[in-house]
Amino acid sequence: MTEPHPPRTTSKESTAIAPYRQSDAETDPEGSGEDRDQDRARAARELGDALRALTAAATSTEVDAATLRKIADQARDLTGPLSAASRTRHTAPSIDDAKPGRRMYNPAVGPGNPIAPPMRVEVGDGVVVGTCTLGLAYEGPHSYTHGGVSAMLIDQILGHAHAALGRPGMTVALSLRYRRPVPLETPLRLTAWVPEESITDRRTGPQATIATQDEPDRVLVEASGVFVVPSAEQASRIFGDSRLPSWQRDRY
Ligand SMILES: CCCCCCCC(=O)SCCNC(=O)CCNC(=O)[C@H](O)C(C)(C)COP(=O)(O)OP(=O)(O)OC[C@H]1O[C@@H](n2cnc3c(N)ncnc32)[C@H](O)[C@@H]1OP(=O)(O)O
Repeated sequence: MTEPHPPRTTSKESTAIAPYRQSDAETDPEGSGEDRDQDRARAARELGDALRALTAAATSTEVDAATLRKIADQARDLTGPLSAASRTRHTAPSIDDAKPGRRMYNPAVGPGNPIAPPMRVEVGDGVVVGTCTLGLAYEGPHSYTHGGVSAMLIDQILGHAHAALGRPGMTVALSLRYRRPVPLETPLRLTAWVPEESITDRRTGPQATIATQDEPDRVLVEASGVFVVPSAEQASRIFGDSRLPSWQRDRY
């Protein structure tokens, strides 16, 4: 693996994949402008926050069995009203449909998804930075992050680095080296970039690191990926013509 530090600058002009501006909605899935579904999006985020807090409490609690069972009963009662109107895997969330690029329920960055930390992503000039703090729900070794959770966050940040150069793509290869354990309850900083020489018409080879925000140069995890923009035929085969919102169909 090459030196795990991002370049200071990256020339996007000479890349083969056409430059495109990653919308605010992609880096801030809640979005900020006028939106016919703004209130529902805010409510989805409130529910995500509440369920994250519940999950954090449920994975750190030491209360007795009777209390656990009482809470389990109450939690089961919450499912019915939510299931009154649901989507399947073949339909995009209506909240996402209302704002191009929004992924409210993405498991890494979606504020409406209780299993998402959620990681906050900012796209800079040649470097993409993700920030989050992981609680006990993400524990692998005691007091440290599960390796699969690190891989998920890495996959996401690599995907943003790829998308910042052109069209969103899919991961076809992912390689990680876990150099040091990633601490829980500690602000983290993920950094991703795309080396110029790894860029072709459809493919990039982005790299990323995880560090703490206090020690951004002390690499805990380093990774590289290969991202491919599916051809129109591949996108149609994978997603089907009617399953994607129009903004997403148009970009593959
Ligand atoms: C902003 C949003 C961020 C989101 C980040 C999250 C990203 C994800 O998690 S995506 C989900 C996980 N990934 C997947 O499910 C993808 C599954 N794979 C597939 O469906 C297919 O591999 C697919 C359609 C992407 C590509 O089709 P496939 O037939 O494999 O590739 P093909 O079209 O022949 O080749 C495409 C290019 O990729 C290259 N390639 C394919 N596999 C690899 C690999 N393992 N390593 C290196 N290069 C590869 C090929 O060499 C080719 O390069 P080039 O065009 O330069 O010759």
